[in-house]
Amino acid sequence: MSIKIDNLTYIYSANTPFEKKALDDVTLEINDGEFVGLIGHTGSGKSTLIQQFNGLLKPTSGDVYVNDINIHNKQKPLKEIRQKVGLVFQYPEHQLFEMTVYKDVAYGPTNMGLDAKEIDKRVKDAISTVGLNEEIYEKSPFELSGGQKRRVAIAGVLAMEPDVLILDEPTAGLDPRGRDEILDELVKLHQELGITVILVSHSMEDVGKYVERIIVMDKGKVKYDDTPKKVFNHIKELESMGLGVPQVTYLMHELKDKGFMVSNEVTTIQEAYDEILNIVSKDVRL
Ligand SMILES: Nc1ncnc2c1ncn2[C@@H]1O[C@H](COP(=O)(O)OP(=O)(O)OP(=O)(O)O)[C@@H](O)[C@H]1O
Repeated sequence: MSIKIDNLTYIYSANTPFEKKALDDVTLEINDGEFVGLIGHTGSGKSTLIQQFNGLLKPTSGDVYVNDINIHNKQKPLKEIRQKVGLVFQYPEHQLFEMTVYKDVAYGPTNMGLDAKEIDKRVKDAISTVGLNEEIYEKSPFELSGGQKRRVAIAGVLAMEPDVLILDEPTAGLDPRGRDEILDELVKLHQELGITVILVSHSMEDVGKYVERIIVMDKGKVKYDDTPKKVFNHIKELESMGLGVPQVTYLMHELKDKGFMVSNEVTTIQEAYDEILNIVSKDVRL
């Protein structure tokens, strides 16, 4: 499923003294099956943009196409688009409200009018996809750990079988282990189910490790849209936007400045670590 945003501007409280342009003539396309990071300093427009992807907000001007259908032209009900483009808000566990985990995950598919057998299958599949098991079905969401709650909330969106999954800061407030576990689950989801994943974050460190493409937002505009490696080359500009680059990228640049042979083939953070190990092992003798 592809999403296209065409010359989109969004103004909050338009024509009032409080009006605020949150998106300024944004054009971009998310292709089917991509794993994309959406990065930007606080207030850069990320949350506003992702709410355009599934029609939760209507553009002040410009268009949104999902699979080439203009979603505001009423050819397709927005409800259907929202099931296909699943949005996991920041701290989604705040929206858990049923008595049991099973009922919470079943909420979305039940609202879709599916039969009981299909709902049961989807709930069980979704819970297992996020790395939890049947022991959790009858637990109250309120007795779970932070990481478990987050997984249950993601399962609730997955049970609607979206083609695109958008997550707004999915690791916020989790400890490093919880953070890595959630990100690893997302990579699995993307690889095994072929779901398009859009990961919203402040952290280049988190996102750079996992995604194939990074879109950097700044003051309501798309500043960069490229592979992590190419985006990380703009160290100074990213710093001036209040964003850093992964530590390993600084190290690579310093090694290059000091005359070490650094391969131009390095594209991922893992490759950068391997390259540094390679350089160090050649140059340091005990
Ligand atoms: N409901 C609203 N009413 C008025 N202005 C808003 C509203 N929501 C957001 N804004 C403003 O729009 C701009 C973009 O906000 P947005 O929440 O999209 O940014 P963000 O990059 O997601 O920030 P964060 O990382 O803090 O979530 C900001 O200047 C913000 O103050």
